[in-house]
Amino acid sequence: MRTTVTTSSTSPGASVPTLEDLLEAGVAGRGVLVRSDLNVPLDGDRITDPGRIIASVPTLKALAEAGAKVVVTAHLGRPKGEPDPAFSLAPVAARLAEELGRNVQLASDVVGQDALARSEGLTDGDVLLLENVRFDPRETSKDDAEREALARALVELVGDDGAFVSDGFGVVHRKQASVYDVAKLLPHYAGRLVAAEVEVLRTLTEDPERPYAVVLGGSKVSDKLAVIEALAPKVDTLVIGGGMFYTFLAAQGLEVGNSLCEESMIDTCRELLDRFADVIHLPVDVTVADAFAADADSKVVAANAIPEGWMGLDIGPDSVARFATILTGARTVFWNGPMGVFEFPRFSAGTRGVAEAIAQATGKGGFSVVGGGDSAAAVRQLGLPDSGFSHISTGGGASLEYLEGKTLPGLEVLTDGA
Ligand SMILES: Nc1ncnc2c1ncn2[C@@H]1O[C@H](COP(=O)(O)OP(=O)(O)O)[C@@H](O)[C@H]1O
Ligand SMILES: O=C(OP(=O)(O)O)[C@H](O)COP(=O)(O)O
Repeated sequence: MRTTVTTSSTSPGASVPTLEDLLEAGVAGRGVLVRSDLNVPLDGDRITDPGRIIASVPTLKALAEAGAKVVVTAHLGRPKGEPDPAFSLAPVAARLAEELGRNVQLASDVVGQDALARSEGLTDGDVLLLENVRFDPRETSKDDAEREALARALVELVGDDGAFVSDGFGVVHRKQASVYDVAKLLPHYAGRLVAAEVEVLRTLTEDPERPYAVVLGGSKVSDKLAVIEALAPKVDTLVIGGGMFYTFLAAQGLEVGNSLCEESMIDTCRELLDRFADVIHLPVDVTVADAFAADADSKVVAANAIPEGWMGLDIGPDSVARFATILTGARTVFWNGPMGVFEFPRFSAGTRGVAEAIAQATGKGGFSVVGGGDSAAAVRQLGLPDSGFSHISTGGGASLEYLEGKTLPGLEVLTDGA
């Protein structure tokens, strides 16, 4: 069942083979490499939100039940291209086993001796999770040959008649070995999660009902600032909070104290403020802290009066009120990135306020999507009902780049036939 998957919001739909095609062809006894996004938030080795693991289950379960020898590759966080126990997928393997209701082996390496030996020992319906693929520096290398070498090693684990299923929606914007290069070497298919996510985002790009508001926050500042230029002309309102905000403050020559700030993007932010003054809405007040800690001293200050030595960890109440007015009146909302460090209750009010305003817009018949590992986690952690949003996406950066109109490498590579 080839499906028309729109690989970017500006290119026409392309025919992409899906998991259903692979299942129809039969996978019993066949090695299938699956790229999942299992990048869940952790507190030590406790998973604080298993959303991405749960979202990966339908594809993995279908393959295992159909008798495939399933080899899963995934990343966790941003380790420095070498093994680091703090970024081990061990807690994820245990949780995945629970969710799948079947044993999940964890290889202690990515494509090394243990991965090879375990993959050779797989029987029909077995699931093997490889250790964090970003422990191998070739995964994120800019050098095509290096990435291809890792891809070849991954392919070896599923044998000559293997197949590749791309199901890590949160990483399809990354041109990385396990996302992009492997698809060039194996018959490839879009997994159930990828197909479903793209379908929802497509509806957001096709003549969204106005007013259309995008809310940006979070901490991946340089990644997401790059998206604003392309997104701003497409929307009526761009609300900016979270860690994204302070580079905009610095661009206005204001004090940011110890807040997150991307020095190299200050000029870009200044230009964005000049060009899109009528679209961009920034916080007017912030909650600052004297340390990055749950029990830090904190106070609300005007955004233009951050004391030296303090850091902004949330947007303030006046900002929430202003943003809520804008958002409750919107007919289409996309939100990526928490408004503050919601993991610390004292700095979660901004994220809660914005989430509640979006939920109100949804309740009035608006269409809303929240995207991103931490944003989705925030919605659940703050006890907000899933029903407040039309769709909760597993991908933040991936969704944003899709909405921006970029061609996503991990989707594009699936279109050239299996
Ligand atoms: N003002 C801030 N300073 C530092 N970190 C922040 C700030 N606001 C939000 N964050 C952090 O941003 C993280 C999420 O960012 P990001 O990965 O960009 O979002 P998502 O996973 O939803 O795409 C959260 O862990 C949150 O604590
Ligand atoms: O967490 C993720 O993206 P998101 O924070 O944009 O939702 C994905 O797992 C991608 O991770 P990356 O941004 O380190 O490539």
